[in-house]
Amino acid sequence: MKIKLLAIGKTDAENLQSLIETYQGRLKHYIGFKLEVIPDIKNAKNLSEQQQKEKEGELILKNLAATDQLILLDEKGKEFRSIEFSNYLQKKMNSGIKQLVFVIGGPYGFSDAVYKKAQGKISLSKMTFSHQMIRLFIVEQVYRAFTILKNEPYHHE
Ligand SMILES: C[S@@+](CC[C@H](N)C(=O)[O-])C[C@H]1O[C@@H](n2cnc3c(N)ncnc32)[C@H](O)[C@@H]1O
Repeated sequence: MKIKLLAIGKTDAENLQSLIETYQGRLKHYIGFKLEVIPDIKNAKNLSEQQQKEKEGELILKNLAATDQLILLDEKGKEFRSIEFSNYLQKKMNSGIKQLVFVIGGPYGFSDAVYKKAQGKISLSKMTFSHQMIRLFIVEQVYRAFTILKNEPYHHE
């Protein structure tokens, strides 16, 4: 199984970007992982929140292959402890999925079409974070999950 992290809009936060790259580099030892960034919507200022969500949603759905499993990162999703998340990833790998796609929404979240298409929703906390921070948090949690699965001394309960 491969994992793709799909995000909207490039990050201008260099510190975050550098940390994201650190974990991406570490993840290479465990799984095929890529971060794909959908460019910001042009003229977003002239669009309503709803229109922007819909446009972003179209781009997200266009980016998916028929066999991808789509999981949204969403404050209202299911919360896991890190060990539970590592078991969740192991089950996904066992089930023969070709690619698991985690998606991070734009400033207003996801359109209804994206919610309809998704096979699951995961929350990293009940609090709302910026889409840029969530990139770092999910990459670190995926890395943590693999160190748990390999019994490596990174995670401590
Ligand atoms: C600024 S938030 C959007 C918040 C918006 N209120 C919503 O309804 O989704 C941008 C994106 O970051 C991600 N995000 C923010 N906080 C999160 C959390 N606690 N757990 C998982 N994803 C989160 C989600 O993908 C969200 O669409």
